[in-house]
This record gives sequence, C-alpha cells and structure tokens, in this order.
Amino acid sequence: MTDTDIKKGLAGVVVDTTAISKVNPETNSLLYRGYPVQELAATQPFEAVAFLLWNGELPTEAQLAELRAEERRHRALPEKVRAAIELLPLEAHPMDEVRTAVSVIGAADTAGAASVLDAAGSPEENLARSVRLYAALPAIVAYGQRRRRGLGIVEPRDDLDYAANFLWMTFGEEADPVIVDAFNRSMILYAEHSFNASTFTARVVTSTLSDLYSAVVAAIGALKGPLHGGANEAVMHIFAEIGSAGNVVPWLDRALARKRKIMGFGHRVYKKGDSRVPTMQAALESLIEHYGRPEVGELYATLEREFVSRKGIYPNLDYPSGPAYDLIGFDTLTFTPLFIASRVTGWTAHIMEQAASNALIRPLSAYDGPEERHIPGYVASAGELAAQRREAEAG
Ligand SMILES: CC(=O)SCCNC(=O)CCNC(=O)[C@H](O)C(C)(C)COP(=O)(O)OP(=O)(O)OC[C@H]1O[C@@H](n2cnc3c(N)ncnc32)[C@H](O)[C@@H]1OP(=O)(O)O
Ligand SMILES: O=C([O-])CC(=O)C(=O)O
Repeated sequence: MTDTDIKKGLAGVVVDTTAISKVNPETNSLLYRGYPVQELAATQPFEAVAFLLWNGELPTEAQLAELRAEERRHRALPEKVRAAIELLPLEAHPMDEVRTAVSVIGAADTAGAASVLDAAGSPEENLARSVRLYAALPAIVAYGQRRRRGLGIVEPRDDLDYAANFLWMTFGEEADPVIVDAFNRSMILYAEHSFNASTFTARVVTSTLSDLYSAVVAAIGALKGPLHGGANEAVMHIFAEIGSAGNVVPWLDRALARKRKIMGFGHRVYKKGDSRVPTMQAALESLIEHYGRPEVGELYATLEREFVSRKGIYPNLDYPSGPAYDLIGFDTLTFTPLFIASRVTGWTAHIMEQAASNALIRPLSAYDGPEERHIPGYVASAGELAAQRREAEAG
C-alpha cells in the first residue's frame, strides 16, 4: 500500500449507495428522495419530510394525519427521561444531556436492544421506534433549555403541529407564524445530508448489527464536534466576539493571522457554496425583519463578504441557522440539540437502509508504527513455536 492509496478522512471515497438523498456539488443541489430541498422547505411541514425520508414518498393526507397522531401520542417528556436529566449537573453540555436521554429511551425499550436484524429489530419495529424518538426529542431539547434557565416543563399542546409545539414547549408561549415558518424550514434543511460524519457513524454502528438507539447515540457524539453540527453554536460565539459589523475587518485580520478556522464556513463536499444556505438565509432575513434587528443582518453579510473575498470559502448551513436560532430565543448551547431533533429523521432512515442491505463497515489502515520488536527474555512456548513453524511452512 502506498501513501497515495490512503484517503485521509475518506475524502472523495464512495463507500455505498443510498436512495435517501443526493448531494450534488456541481449543480449545488440537494434532493431528498428526488425532491429539491428548497421545494420541500417552501411547501411542506417537517412531519411530511420526515415521512418522506423514512418511506420514500410524501404522505397522503391520511398518512400525514396518522403520523401526526402518533407524534402527538409520544411528544410528552417520558418520566424516566425527566428523572435521568435531573440527575445531570446543570453545567452538562446539552448534547451530552440529549445523548443520555436517547440512551435512557433505548435502555427502557427492552425489545429495542435487539439487533437490527432480529425480529424485534425488523424494519416495521424500527420505523415505529424512529417515529417515537423523533416525537420525544423536542420535549427533551425544550426541557433542557428551560431547566438551565431555572424554569419548569411546559406540557405539549395537542392543537399545535410539530414546529409550533416545539416552540411552545421551549418558550411557553405561542410563536408568531413567521417564527414557526422559519423554524420549520430550518428543521427541513437540517434533516438529511447523505454520508456526513454523524450519519456515517450511525451506519458504521448499524453495520455491526447493533441496535437503532446505539446508532443514534453514536451519531449524536459525532454531531457534537465543531467541525460538524457543533458549528452552529460556534458561529454564535464568533458573532459575540466580533460584536458588530464595524469590527469584522480587524477581527478577521487577527483571526486569519492566527490561522483560526472560521466556523460556519467551508464544507467537505460543497466547494462553491452550500445548497441550503440561500433558503436558510431567507428564513433568517424574515426573522431579522420580524424582530427589527437589522444589525444582525449587517454583521452576517459583512463577515460573509470579507471572508469569502479573502479565502474563497463559502458559508455552510450552520452560518445562517446560528443567528436565526439566536433571534428566536434559543440559548446558544441549544442550537446543536435542535440539529439532533431534525437529523434523527435522516439518521434513522439511513440505519434502516444500512440494515436492509448490510455489509460490515471495516476499512483497512496502513501501519506506520515501529518495526516488529520483542520483549527481552521472552521465550516462546512450544505451542507457539509449533504454530510459527506451521505458518512459515504454509508460506
Ligand atoms: C452542517 C455541517 O456539518 S457543515 C460543516 C460545519 N463545520 C464548520 O463550519 C467548521 C469550519 N469548517 C471547517 O473546519 C472545514 O471547512 C470542514 C471541516 C467543514 C471541511 O473540511 P475539509 O473538507 O476537510 O477541508 P479542510 O479543513 O482540509 O480545508 C481545506 C483548506 O481550507 C481551509 N479552511 C476550510 N474551512 C475553513 C474555515 N472555516 N476557516 C478557515 N479556513 C478554512 C483549511 O484551513 C485548509 O487550508 P490549508 O489547505 O491551507 O490547510
Ligand atoms: O455533509 C456534511 O459533511 C456536513 C453537513 O453539511 C451536514 O451533515 O448537514
């Protein structure tokens, strides 16, 4: 094996097929099951997109009603999960909190511990588990933020759809339709993105015939890092450091001189811009107008202009969604958990796809450690010597 055979970070390596989404950096497009994500964001509720990712087709009215009824049945915070969250320190990172919550749900679903190929891990059972997990996550994320603010649980409302109810459980007041619409769009845009690091993690875990919850827990761990989902949180830290549009140039000069990575920019696959950014940027602009916060737009546009003109590296989805979530009133630490609530749909679709056509994911490595060496004074046993002789004879 030569160095040129090694694809560090698996860059450019195609490891399998998927029918769930198509990321095309050449045409700057993203399709979920064939539909452009922009069209879905403009016309569909998040529930319909979740259905599409899981089932391959958009739901009929009856199917959407059925999914919504099931989601409503499971949207309250499960008691075991509340108790587990309350054992955690208030300073625990919300991503660790949500990861723990999913682990608790998994351990409590004793049939769910079965491998993805057992009867209890059948596609039907796993689809039902995926729906229940997607239904429970908003309550987990909302309660996390409220707990850190010293507030109690807000019970879900049956008369509200997914996005409106998520905002209700977080803030305890009914959100304006402009906010619900922007939030719904962000959930759709975050839902799926082929073999990104967290989805691939979920597929690796599934490939060992582990269970769906273990795969989701592992995916949450991968999403937490600032090179992946954690970037939406990191964007807000950068905005706070810069303060206002007038400070962008000196801040960027210093940051680039120190070779800092500017979070919310760059992408492994898109080199000419992220297909989702224009849609999310429009949602951000609607929020800026709604809240009367033009200075946010000025800072956003100035940093983008300056960074792109110097480095030719474009914003990714986390760049507009960070300030959008901030305007809505989410704590910065809650941003990546919001990504989980959306991406759990894509992850679980991939878990089911991997299980349906499985091959253990196990790449090779090129060894570059010390040459073979021996423990001084070690004498091989007769059995070991015989085995070595047999190996040598076999060539
Ligand atoms: C929803 C999502 O997960 S989208 C991704 C969210 N992540 C971020 O926003 C984090 C910031 N961005 C990055 O770190 C990178 O662009 C990644 C990790 C997303 C993609 O990385 P890769 O494809 O591995 O590219 P890599 O990191 O090697 O970058 C190539 C070059 O561009 C530079 N570069 C890439 N992104 C940035 C950035 N945001 N700021 C500064 N320089 C950057 C790198 O330093 C590197 O420069 P070099 O060749 O001089 O060493
Ligand atoms: O595709 C990637 O590498 C990261 C990304 O944008 C996502 O997961 O949404």
